[in-house]
Amino acid sequence: MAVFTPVSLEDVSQWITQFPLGKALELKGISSGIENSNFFLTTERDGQVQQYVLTIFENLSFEQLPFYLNLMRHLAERGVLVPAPIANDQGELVSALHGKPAAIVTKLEGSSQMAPLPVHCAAVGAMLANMHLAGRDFPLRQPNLRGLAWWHETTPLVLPYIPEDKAHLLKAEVHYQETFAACQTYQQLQVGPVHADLFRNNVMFDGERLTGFFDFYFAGCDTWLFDVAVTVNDWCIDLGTGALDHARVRALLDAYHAVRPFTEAEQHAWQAMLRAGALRFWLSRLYDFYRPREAEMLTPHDPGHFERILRQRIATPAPGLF
Ligand SMILES: Nc1ncnc2c1ncn2[C@@H]1O[C@H](COP(=O)(O)OP(=O)(O)OP(=O)(O)O)[C@@H](O)[C@H]1O
Ligand SMILES: N[C@@H](CCO)C(=O)O
Repeated sequence: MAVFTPVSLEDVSQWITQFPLGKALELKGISSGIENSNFFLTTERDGQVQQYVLTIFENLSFEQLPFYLNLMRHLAERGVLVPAPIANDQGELVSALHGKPAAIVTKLEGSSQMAPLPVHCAAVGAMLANMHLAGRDFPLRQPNLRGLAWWHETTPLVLPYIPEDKAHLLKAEVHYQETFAACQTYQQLQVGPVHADLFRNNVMFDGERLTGFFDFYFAGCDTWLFDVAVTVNDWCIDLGTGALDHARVRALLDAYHAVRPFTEAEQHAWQAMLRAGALRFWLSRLYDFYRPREAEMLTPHDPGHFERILRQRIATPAPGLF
């Protein structure tokens, strides 16, 4: 159950008067999710019933949230299918509820596609490219807070907990990625706002129609290729082994390339970036597993899954970008 901050319909009825949404009819806690308290909120205005998602942020601060919420608004205004945040009568997208930052966003139709076919991967690839292009003129800057600097400072915190062979792989890979990030090819990669966590459970589908990307709370400015790598490492693999399914990889990459053509530098950086995408989640899962923060992690994700993916990416070259 992922409602850490209980909220009643009565609380919300009062709070919602600052938004142009009419009155609150129903509030239902959402059980999935491990970071925040989420609710489906039904409202009625001028006889129109609408559904929204109310999120109370358990870890992010009032200062951090404008980047994510303004990015979602920016993308939504440019036709990218993402939840649109609703501003209150002061024009603010974040507002305190029970002393914590909270926001209301539009509800996406559909449900997660947890067994994707090439057709779903193609839709994700095309929308991801559209999202990168639409983010080019987003004025706010925030680095990917789970990027290289975080890997560097987090690695020593997990090393004492893991056996020698894993520790060796982790240290070697962080070193490899630091060298890679300093190389000329890396410096030529296109950078902009990226989702950085576009897993199967953060995309909605209605049949084969993609209805939206959500959960932007790991977004930041990083290379577009990192976003592609993170996405391929989840959407295009056999979950048991971590091996890439070439039909799904091809579908995702070709659809992306058709909207925003990959560059030569990206082609050269691709194999290393797939490793970076695997390292990022291996490390965050190790960190959450061995150093759980209170009331945050219900069931920690399995770090071994991304260790397998990393070993796969090192051992077996992936299909090229184009
Ligand atoms: N805008 C939205 N439209 C429709 N459903 C949503 C929306 N936002 C969240 N949800 C639903 O709420 C669930 C939990 O949301 P989310 O994944 O963002 O949780 P979280 O705790 O913030 O993050 P995490 O994925 O890291 O556990 C989603 O699986 C989805 O079913
Ligand atoms: N997608 C992350 C969870 C945080 O959103 C993971 O699978 O480790």
